[in-house]
Amino acid sequence: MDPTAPNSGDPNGVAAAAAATAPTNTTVTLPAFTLRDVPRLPSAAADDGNATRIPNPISRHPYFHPPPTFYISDGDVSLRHAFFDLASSTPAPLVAYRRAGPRRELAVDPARGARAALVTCGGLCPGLNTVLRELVVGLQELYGVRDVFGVAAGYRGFYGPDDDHVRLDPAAVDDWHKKGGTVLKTTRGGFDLNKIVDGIVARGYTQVYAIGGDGTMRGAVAIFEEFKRRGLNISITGIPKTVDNDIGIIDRSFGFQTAVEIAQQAIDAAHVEAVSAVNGIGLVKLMGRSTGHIALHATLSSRDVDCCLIPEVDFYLEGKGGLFDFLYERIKLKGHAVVVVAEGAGQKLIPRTDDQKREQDESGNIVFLDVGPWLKSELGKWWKKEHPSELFTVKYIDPTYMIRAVPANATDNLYCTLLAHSAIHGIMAGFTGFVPGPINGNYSYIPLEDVAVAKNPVDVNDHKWAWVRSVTNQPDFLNTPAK
Ligand SMILES: Nc1ncnc2c1ncn2[C@@H]1O[C@H](COP(=O)(O)OP(=O)(O)OP(=O)(O)O)[C@@H](O)[C@H]1O
Ligand SMILES: O=P(O)(O)OC[C@H]1O[C@](O)(CO)[C@@H](O)[C@@H]1O
Ligand SMILES: [Mg+2]
Repeated sequence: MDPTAPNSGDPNGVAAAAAATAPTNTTVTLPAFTLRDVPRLPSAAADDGNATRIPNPISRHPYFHPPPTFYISDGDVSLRHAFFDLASSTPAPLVAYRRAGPRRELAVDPARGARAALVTCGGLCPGLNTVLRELVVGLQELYGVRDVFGVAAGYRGFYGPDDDHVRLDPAAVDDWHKKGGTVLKTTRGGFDLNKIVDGIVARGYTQVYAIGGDGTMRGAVAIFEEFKRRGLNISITGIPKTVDNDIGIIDRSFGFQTAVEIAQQAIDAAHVEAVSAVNGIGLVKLMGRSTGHIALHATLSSRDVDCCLIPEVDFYLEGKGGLFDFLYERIKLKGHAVVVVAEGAGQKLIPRTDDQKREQDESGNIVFLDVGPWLKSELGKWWKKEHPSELFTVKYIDPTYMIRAVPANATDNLYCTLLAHSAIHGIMAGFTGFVPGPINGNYSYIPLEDVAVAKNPVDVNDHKWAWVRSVTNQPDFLNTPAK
């Protein structure tokens, strides 16, 4: 199914024309939508009448009696886009996803043979341990799955020694939500598809919960495809994690808000340092390999920032309209300035050797040069050259790992819990190859293959970036840089 195929719900733009001219309170029919459904486990998809159907054990809970609205019906969907231009004669195709949540009937028997494997991959992110905790507790206490295992050190743990597979229960994970990092440990690289799937089969896992970023999602797609190729009745879900908030389709990723909150402390410190110096600049580097969401949100929350540099916007240093002239003018105006730079910003400007151009981490991600010290040094050299008789100080703060190594804040903790439970409910419903995540606040099931390729760059044409520009009054860097 092609989610981007034009739909035929309103080919003549009738609804659009009606909306454009209609008085208020007129009913307008939206175009038809496409349901991007998620795959089913073979045992759940059998159409010979033998598909597994088990009453949800939550209905037998001794204390909690689910009201009728508790269960999600087969027809429940959520729309990807929450707002529409009714005046448009070419309305964008609408896409819907299945709503996440518990089903009245399960397609997996949690009490017989269910064996879950949890794994964390990629970089750290606040809330990883909360997701793990809630998966364990939800699997055992909501559904009665007895065999739950943590797989150590990322995907490579699947083909690691027995010690890499640790049995988990609610008592073992009780306080994990209070810890930063991942108790299971994480790694990059080591993605050997056959060895991983062989390891999953050899240990009898029937459900895999892979928590990670875009790379982890691409790995999960490959594992899902291999399960299908081998005809295995094993389900897999990818739980999206990225402190950079660079995963598309979902509203935001867990841990992001916590990271923005911690980043405030660095910006506050940079501001104090800058204000307390003569002609002081506070420079803060924040995470954000290919997207500037952390820098952008930290800038908007702080209001002390004079310039926010993100990977999505090219900038230049010297000449009219450049960064350094702007900072000089700002210092003349206020006596100080604060700059926030995302780690992926300005990479094209930093000179690098051929070896550096080729450098990759174990997962194949390009290794970036450190924009913070480079910017500090270039700024210092420029000031000395252009304004040798004026005092000047740059204080550089790099809180990189501090903002992602902390435990999740309350909002992210709640989010992690809902994500983990959504993942379990989906697996129990017989879904596989899916990602749970909030879309316009509604938890939904999205095909893994869609999430694996969906990026989430900062939209520099939207209101949020315009707001940054109006808060900082920084240059747009559209002039031709001086040679
Ligand atoms: N295209 C791919 N196919 C299969 N596996 C992949 C692919 N890309 C990455 N992986 C594997 O997924 C795991 C995690 O990837 P990566 O280190 O890029 O982190 P990530 O999940 O993107 O998280 P982060 O947001 O921290 O970068 C690694 O084991 C890596 O080998
Ligand atoms: O040093 P590590 O663990 O490879 O992670 C660094 C990367 O991980 C991220 O936090 C998430 O992708 C990036 O912002 C950063 O470039
Ligand atoms: Mg990644």
